[in-house]
Amino acid sequence: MSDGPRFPRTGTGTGTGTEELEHQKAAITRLGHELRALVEATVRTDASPDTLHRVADGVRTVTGRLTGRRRARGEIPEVDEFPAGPRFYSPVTGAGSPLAPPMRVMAADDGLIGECTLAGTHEGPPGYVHGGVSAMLLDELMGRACAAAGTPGLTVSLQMRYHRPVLLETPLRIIARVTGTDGRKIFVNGSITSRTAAPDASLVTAEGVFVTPDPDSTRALFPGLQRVMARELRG
Ligand SMILES: CCCCCCCCCCCCCCCC(=O)SCCNC(=O)CCNC(=O)[C@H](O)C(C)(C)COP(=O)(O)OP(=O)(O)OC[C@H]1O[C@@H](n2cnc3c(N)ncnc32)[C@H](O)[C@@H]1OP(=O)(O)O
Repeated sequence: MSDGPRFPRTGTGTGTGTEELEHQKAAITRLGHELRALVEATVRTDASPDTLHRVADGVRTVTGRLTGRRRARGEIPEVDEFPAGPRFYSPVTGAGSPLAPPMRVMAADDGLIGECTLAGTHEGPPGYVHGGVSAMLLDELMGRACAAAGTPGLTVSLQMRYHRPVLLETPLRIIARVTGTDGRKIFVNGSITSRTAAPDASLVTAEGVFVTPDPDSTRALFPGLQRVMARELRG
C-alpha cells in the first residue's frame, strides 16, 4: 500500500443541525432534478423562437432568485462529504448539478461501481455519448475509488480507449478499481459497459495514475479542507 498520507472520511459533522442539513439536501436534490429536466428538454425541443424567448425570460427571472450569498471558490458545501463521499454539485455524481447524469456510486468487492443512463444532454455523435463525457465518468469514479481506498489523489494521467460507441438512453455500468500504489502514486483501471446489451463487452476502458498531493500541497490546493476538518472535530 501507499506510504503517502491517508485521510479520514469527512462531512458527517453537524455545523448546521442534522435535520436542517437533510432538508437542505432534499431541496438541492429536487432543484437539481428539475434543472436536469429543463436542460434535457432544452436540447431536445423544436419549440418556436417565440417560445424559446419566453422560456429564456422566465429562466432569467428564476436565476435572479438564486443570486444571494455565493460560496467562495474552493469553499466546500456543508452538505458534502469530501473527499470520499457524496458531493452535491459534482458534474458527474451531484444530485444538485444540472450537468450530472447523475451517476450513482456503490461499493464493490474490489472497487466502486457507478450506474447511470445518459441522454441528449451528453450527446457526442448523433445517438451516442460524447467521448469527453465517458472520460469524465471514468475520471470521477477512478478518483472516488482512490479516496474510497483511503488514498485520495488527483489525476495526473488518464489513458482512454474507446472500443465501441456508447449508446444514449441505455443503462450503463462504470467500474473503477485501484490496482496498485507506489509512494504517492495510485494506479487505477476503469471501464464502461452496457447493463443490458452484451454486459461483458467493454465499450470504453481507461488506465489512470493519480497522485496524493503532499501535505503542503494539499493545504495550498484545498484551503477549504481545513474548515471541513475543524467542522468534523466540532461535530
Ligand atoms: C485530501 C487530499 C485531497 C486529494 C484530492 C482528492 C480529490 C477527491 C475528488 C474526488 C473526485 C475525483 C475527481 C476526478 C479527479 C480529477 O478530476 S482531479 C483534477 C485533474 N487533475 C489535476 O488538476 C492535477 C494537476 N496536477 C497537480 O496538481 C500535480 O501534478 C499534483 C497532483 C499535485 C502532484 O504534484 P507533485 O506532488 O509535485 O507530484 P510530483 O512530485 O511531480 O510527482 C509525484 C509522482 O507522480 C509521478 N507523475 C507525475 N505526473 C505523472 C504523469 N502524468 N504520469 C505518470 N506519473 C506521473 C511523478 O513521476 C512522481 O513519481 P515518483 O518520482 O514519486 O516515482
